[in-house]
Order: sequence, then structure tokens, then C-alpha cells
Amino acid sequence: MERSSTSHTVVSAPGKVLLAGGYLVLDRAYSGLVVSTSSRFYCVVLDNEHRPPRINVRAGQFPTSSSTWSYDVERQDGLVKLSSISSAAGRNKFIEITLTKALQVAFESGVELQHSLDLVVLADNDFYSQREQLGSRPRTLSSLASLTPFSPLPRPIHQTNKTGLGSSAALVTSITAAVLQHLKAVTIQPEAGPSRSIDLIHNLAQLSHCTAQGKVGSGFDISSAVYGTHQYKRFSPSILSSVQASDPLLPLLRSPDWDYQAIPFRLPKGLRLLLADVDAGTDTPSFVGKVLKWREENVEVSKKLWDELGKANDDLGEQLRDLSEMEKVSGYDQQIASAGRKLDPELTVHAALARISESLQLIRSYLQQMSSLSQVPIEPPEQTRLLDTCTAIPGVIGGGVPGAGGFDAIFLLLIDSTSVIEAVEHVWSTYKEMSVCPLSARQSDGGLKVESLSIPGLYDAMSRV
Ligand SMILES: Nc1ncnc2c1ncn2[C@@H]1O[C@H](COP(=O)(O)OP(=O)(O)O)[C@@H](O)[C@H]1O
Ligand SMILES: C[C@@](O)(CCOP(=O)(O)OP(=O)(O)O)CC(=O)O
Repeated sequence: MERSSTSHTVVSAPGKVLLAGGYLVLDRAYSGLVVSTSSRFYCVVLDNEHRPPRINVRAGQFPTSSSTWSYDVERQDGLVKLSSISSAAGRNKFIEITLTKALQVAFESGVELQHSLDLVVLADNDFYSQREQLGSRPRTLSSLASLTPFSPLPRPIHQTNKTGLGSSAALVTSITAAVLQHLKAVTIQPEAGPSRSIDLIHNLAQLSHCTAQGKVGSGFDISSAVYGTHQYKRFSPSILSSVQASDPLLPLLRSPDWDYQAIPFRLPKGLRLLLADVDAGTDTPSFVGKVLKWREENVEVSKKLWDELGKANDDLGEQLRDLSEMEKVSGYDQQIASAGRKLDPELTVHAALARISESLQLIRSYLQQMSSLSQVPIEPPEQTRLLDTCTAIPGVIGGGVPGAGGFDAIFLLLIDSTSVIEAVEHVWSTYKEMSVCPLSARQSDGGLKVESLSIPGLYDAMSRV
């Protein structure tokens, strides 16, 4: 990418894991628990003196020829239009729509684009399957740690397997935030607490993501990319259903009708979220349509199940908060450490862990019911066997299938100690029925972050051609 750079902005957004609330969170009556991950998606924006203004975007870890997009920027009747300069990469709706809307908001905020911008987007390795990159190395956390950061991937994005951390939501959020921050249309200061800038980025990223996807999902992936780990109640979909392409964006984005809730929570100290990408050789088709159809056709049974599961999900949130409260109590760290061997219900911290364990188990049993009633393999028997094997390991508090479920992934909540993690890795690496590969991500509380170019490996990855 040709450039003479005068200034740069780097913004990152985390990936997501929906621990509890799959399907239910599509309905505002229920909430979901979403944990953001330490694995992040980065967008770097650099000034480029080229005129008239053009935007060049490169997906830095993919083959350059199939992963570079350029656009001329024009304004027609107050609206921003990007014309795609044809490339071997084909269109990337997520990038094109996100840039168009972010520039529209910048213009409505009084910012004129004076020069060109070069964007490089880079995702932490966890966002894509690294099985091929690991080659003959064992599928362990230490092998993953030995990979180059932003490890080059051999095939174009659409031929690369994703791991479920929400690449498109993190891409859309990081580009939205980085472009607006670079053009000084917003000020991102997450440490300063609630802010109009962050809410504006959230609302805009939801709009761009829904437009690019051609559907309105619950939006938990965008909200965790912006706000980090939280309990999520969705926005009313009606806010986006009547938007016309010619409407100005700022009034919509600042409307009081955005009624989502993002209540911060975090995993208690000493617990770790461990994720695995499961390759069962089975395609997971979209389950949402089928589950919702079954729900509509079975109003009474589904209402009972949704209410019971909704309560179990909320109870889990409460119990995690209760355990976080106990962190200050003396003896907390010792009790957490001994929970890595065996739970003793006489001990307060262990009793709290046992309640979390029961809730996770109860949530799984409701999801198994949902699977058999709707005939959708949300927690299919293969995953039940894998999860039962894992949750029997001392120090593993519980687990489940994240989000929409299926055959692709599992999560475990465990005591964060080397011996517990090694025991899990041993079970995974010797598991016969399916191929299980850990992800290196752990939980992280934070959402959007302004970064510097000193993120390990980022500068090198940007400079690769
Ligand atoms: N690194 C990237 N650079 C550019 N576009 C990306 C990148 N990662 C993902 N995308 C876009 O996001 C799409 C994947 O979105 P989706 O199927 O919704 O998956 P996910 O569940 O990971 O969000 C890709 O087809 C591509 O358009
Ligand atoms: C069913 C859902 O409630 C949760 C889906 O969660 P996943 O984490 O499975 O999502 P994808 O990134 O789209 O694969 C749909 C929703 O909330 O939009």
C-alpha cells in the first residue's frame, strides 16, 4: 500500500462468547450473559496525501491480492457514496457499508475528508482456525502461543474457517470507531465511563452490521465489542426497521428510542474461561429460523421453557456477581486454589462455586430439551458427551455450547491453575470422537480501546506485503 503517513489511529474491539442466553436474547423480555475475549480485532488508520480522497483497506493477514479494497469517496445530495475500484478481492459488504456510514456520520458532524486514508485490519489468531498453521505441533495453548501474531493465512477470508468469536462484528466496530476517532468526530475514552461518543459508535455499528448482514440479530456481538463483558438486553428492532437509505444518520443514532441495556459484570477472580474450536466434520446450518418457528408453533411449551431457562440464565449472572463480591473476603484465594482439586460445600467460596456449577448444568439441560423439542442440534449428543467428560475433571466448574450452539465450539469455566488447564488439554488432545483445539483467548472485561502501534506483532503484520 503506497503511503506517506502523517498520523495514525489504532482502535481494537474484542471478540465475544455468549455464555448464556442463546435464542432468548433475541427477545427483549430476556437477557444474555456475554463475555468479551482477550483476543481482539484491530483497525489501523493512516493518513495518505493522495487526492481526491480515496479509502484503501487491507486485511493484513490474508493474501494481499484477494484482501484489498479501494473506494473513491463522493458526496451526492448530502449523502456519502463510495465507488468501489474493482479489485480481485470482490466486494466486502461489511467494509463498504461500515465505511460509507462512518463517513456519513463524520460529514454530518461537520468533518470534511481532506485526504485519503489507508486502513489495515488485523484480527488476533483466535478469530480463525489455526489448525493448519499448527501443522504437526500438538493442539495446545503453548503451541498456539508459539505462532506469529496475526499469523499469515493462506486462503481468502471466505475460504478460511472462523472460530465463532464474531469476526464481522469486531471488524465493523473497530472500523467504525477508528475512522470516527481518526477524523475527530468522536472521542473514545472508555475509562471515563458512559459517554455519548461510545453510545454513538455502538448505535452506528449496530446499524452497519445489520445492514451488511441483511437482518437484525440481537446485537450482543456488537454490544460486547463496544462495552466489553456485560448482561445484555437487546434494542427494539423497530428502531432499525424503518430506516431509509436517504435519511440523515445523526438524528437516528442519537434517538432516545435506543432501549438496549448493557449492565457490566465480570467473571470472578481465579476463574478462567477456556474455549475450544470443535471440528466434528458437520456443517452447522443456521438454527435461528428453525428454533423461532418451533417457538411460534408451540406457544405454551416454549413459553414455559423460555421462562425457566431465562431464570436459570439470570441466576447464573447473580451467582457470578455473588462470587465476585467474595473476592475481598480473607481466604478467597486459598479456597479458589483448593477448588482446583475438589469442592467442599462447607467452605463459602466452594459453596458459591457449586451453585455456579449447578446453574451451568441446569442451563445445559434446558438447552438439551430445546434441542429435542425443536429438532435443532443446539447441544447435540456429541457435544453432551464432550462436555460431560470435561466437566468431570476436578477444577472444571462447568461449561456449555456458546451462542446458537451446534457442533462448532464449547466453553468451559474452570479454576485458573496450570494443573487444571493441563488436565483439560490432555483430555482434549486425546479425545477420539471429535477433534478439539483450544483457543488462546481468556475472558476480558474491556470493550473498545484506543491502542498504540506497540501491540506485539502489529507493526510487522501491517508492513507485510
Ligand atoms: N479480517 C477480515 N477482514 C475483512 N473482512 C473480514 C475479516 N474477517 C471477517 N470479515 C468479514 O466478515 C464476514 C464474516 O462474517 P460472518 O459470516 O457474520 O462471521 P462471524 O460470525 O465471524 O461474524 C466475512 O465474509 C468478511 O466479509
Ligand atoms: C442465536 C443467537 O441468540 C445467538 C447466536 O450466537 P453465536 O455466538 O452462535 O453467533 P454467531 O457469531 O452469529 O455465530 C442469535 C442472536 O442473538 O443474534
